[in-house]
Amino acid sequence: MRLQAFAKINLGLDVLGKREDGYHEVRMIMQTIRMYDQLDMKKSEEPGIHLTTNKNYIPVDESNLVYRAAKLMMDTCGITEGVSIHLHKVIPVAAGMAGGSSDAAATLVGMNRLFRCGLSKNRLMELGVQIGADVPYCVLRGTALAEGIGEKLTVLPPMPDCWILIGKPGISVSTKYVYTTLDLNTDTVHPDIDGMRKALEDGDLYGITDRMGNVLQDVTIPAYPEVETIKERMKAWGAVNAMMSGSGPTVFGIFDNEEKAQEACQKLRESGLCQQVFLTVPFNNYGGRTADDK
Ligand SMILES: C[C@@](CO)(OP(=O)(O)O)[C@H](O)COP(=O)(O)OP(=O)(O)OC[C@H]1O[C@@H](n2ccc(N)nc2=O)[C@H](O)[C@@H]1O
Ligand SMILES: Nc1ncnc2c1ncn2[C@@H]1O[C@H](COP(=O)(O)OP(=O)(O)O)[C@@H](O)[C@H]1O
Repeated sequence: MRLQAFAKINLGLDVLGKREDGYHEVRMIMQTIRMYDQLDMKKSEEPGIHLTTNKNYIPVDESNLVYRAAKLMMDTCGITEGVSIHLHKVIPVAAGMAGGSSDAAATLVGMNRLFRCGLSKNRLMELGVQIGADVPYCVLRGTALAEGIGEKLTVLPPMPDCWILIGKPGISVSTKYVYTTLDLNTDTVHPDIDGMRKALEDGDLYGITDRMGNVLQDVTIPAYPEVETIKERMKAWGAVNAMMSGSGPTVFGIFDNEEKAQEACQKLRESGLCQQVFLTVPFNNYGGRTADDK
């Protein structure tokens, strides 16, 4: 069984406050993009979880979110047979693109199908939050408002057609570090999440791009000024707007014209500012349903 685990960007990311358990209350507009890791999954003769990947720096033990998701499904559904999973990574790692969370979400969906567990999508999303705050959204996919710690989801109308330039500088950022360093104060500029939601409902691309904002930039950009440089370059090369995704350091630029996006992609590659550069488009759900829905 082959599964695609798509990356996400945060079109808007607001943090409202800190909870007693250390997690933060967020309001985010999430968007899946057509960039994905691939998982090949099959039952194995030997019991247990057998994980391999194409990248030697990705762990294959219980610290891999794929392993944890497979184990959670085995425990929840009483699966006693073994499973072999090969993870082909494409999504940049520790990049703010939910690569690991999406791999975990795909594993939940895949295990459910392979072992005929019969769990609903909502149940998989409930299980997913035990692995990470973004996992339920990665099961849902498409355009969504994420609240709570990211697990309370509202499906939104699909993002209007556009091109998305992705640039990941050669640094990795820990999500935990960014949240724990965040200092919410009177200078914090909170993005207009409700206005962005309205713009999505109106199918108004510029209404969306005008409202792009991410409070986590306040931590990541001072630590890694190259993030700001990449944003400025993308805008100078024709992006309608550009911003950091999640906790960073990946920057995405939104383009309303394919030719301009291709040219900017070329220039970004030549600039040497980024280790990884991709040009992609939104992956949209329609009425909250995707090809994977039961
Ligand atoms: C910032 C975001 C934006 O979409 O994405 P990434 O940059 O990771 O892609 C998410 O909120 C990341 O979600 P996720 O990466 O699933 O978080 P988890 O693994 O559950 O948590 C990692 C750490 O981040 C902090 N954390 C996470 C989510 C949240 N709402 N509040 C937090 O304070 C906690 O310190 C936690 O220990
Ligand atoms: N399947 C996975 N893919 C990538 N990283 C993983 C995976 N499972 C666990 N990790 C670990 O999680 C950390 C963050 O991974 P990732 O999900 O790529 O971050 P982000 O959510 O910021 O994009 C990495 O340092 C990596 O070692």
